[in-house]
Amino acid sequence: MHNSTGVIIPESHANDVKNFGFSSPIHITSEIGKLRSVILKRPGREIENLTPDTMSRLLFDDIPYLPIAQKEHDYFAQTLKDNGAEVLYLENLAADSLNEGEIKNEFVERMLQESGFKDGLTYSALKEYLLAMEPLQMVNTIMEGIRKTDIDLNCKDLRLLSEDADYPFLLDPMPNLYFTRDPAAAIGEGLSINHMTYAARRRESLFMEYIINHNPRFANQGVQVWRNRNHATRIEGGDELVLSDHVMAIGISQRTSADALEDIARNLFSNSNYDTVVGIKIPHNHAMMHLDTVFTMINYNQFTVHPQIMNGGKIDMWILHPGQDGRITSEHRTDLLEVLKEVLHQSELDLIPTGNSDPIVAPREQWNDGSNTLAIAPGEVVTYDRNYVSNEMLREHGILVHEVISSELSRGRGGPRCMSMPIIREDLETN
Ligand SMILES: NC(=O)NCCC[C@H](N)C(=O)O
Repeated sequence: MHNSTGVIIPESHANDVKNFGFSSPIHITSEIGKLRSVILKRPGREIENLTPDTMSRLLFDDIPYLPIAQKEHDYFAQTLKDNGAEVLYLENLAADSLNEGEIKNEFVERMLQESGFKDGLTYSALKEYLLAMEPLQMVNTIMEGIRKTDIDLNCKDLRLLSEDADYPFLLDPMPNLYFTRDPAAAIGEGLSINHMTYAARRRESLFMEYIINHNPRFANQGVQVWRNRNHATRIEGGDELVLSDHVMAIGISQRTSADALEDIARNLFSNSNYDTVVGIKIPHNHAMMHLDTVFTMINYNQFTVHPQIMNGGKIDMWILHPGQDGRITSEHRTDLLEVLKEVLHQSELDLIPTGNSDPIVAPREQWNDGSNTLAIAPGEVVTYDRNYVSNEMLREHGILVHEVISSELSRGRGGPRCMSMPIIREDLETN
């Protein structure tokens, strides 16, 4: 067997996986336990395939300068490694899942179908083009996007003749892949593989489905899928916060619907340790598209909060618990502080406002993901350096802050939490 770099791994060692002492390759019982293993995606040529015409549909507000974005991302990865986390790359994990011909073939067929091709000349040409590649090159090519000029096209294909002749891509690039948080989310010893809201991101979670089912590190290891991607209702990982080993917070947002929230709560209540889901409604707009853009947990009793969601101290929230006969009970509440104290059994809570609640600084720093902190241990976070007012606030509240460089990465509207998918964290002492 080969890994993505072509190195031969003896078959007997293929399952000799590094779970950091846990029985499952996925182990996430909090937002803040010491980070041991995390999945990232280094921004690649998919970023350079953004144009002014496509960037808004592809959910970008500007086009990052790739060499600098890569330098910043490497700095982020190094910060995580220097602090004891193993960094795995999505593209390598996906490539290592597609070594078998049959699986690779099935993956390509599904990816092409989800990209709008089924049968026909273009479908066949794309399939042949991709299957001739080694898995890693194939994965990178799909992520970067395929132009009409990349393959020999028979222009008699009716499908292409009826399309916009000037549009350069057959397969759109996936520039949001570096936000690994969203297509899937680890919860306990399982994960949700998400049906995402916008077409621009919907294919992303197919990589995770193949990784969980076919990468030797995860396949046949008993990883639970709490909710798969075959749904009409939508959920994204930026809205899924694991507050403890039995409490989740889930945003009801531009990207996550109340239906999907109820659906995953039902599965968690029936099949896992989770008995509480707090649904938190946030404004539905691009700047605050997920709960983690306005609210993150950074210590046992400390959170970052964007002041604009506080709405005079009132937020619509619903506390869900398992009810009788598989039903769910739901209680409407509006006091965030009280709800968090109650579900986390804390007597005091510290909500740290982004930008020190200043009416100019707070929205500016939130826009650049000043609320989107990644906890790497209780009271220890990674943040963007550009949000210096919020960072200072965190330090004043006793948090250890590791700043990472951020001029280009932030143009995608996501910060350190969005750019990471933790798969193993140590348990908390009080869990
Ligand atoms: N968890 C997050 O908030 N992720 C950031 C995603 C940004 C991306 N451009 C998007 O709009 O989906």
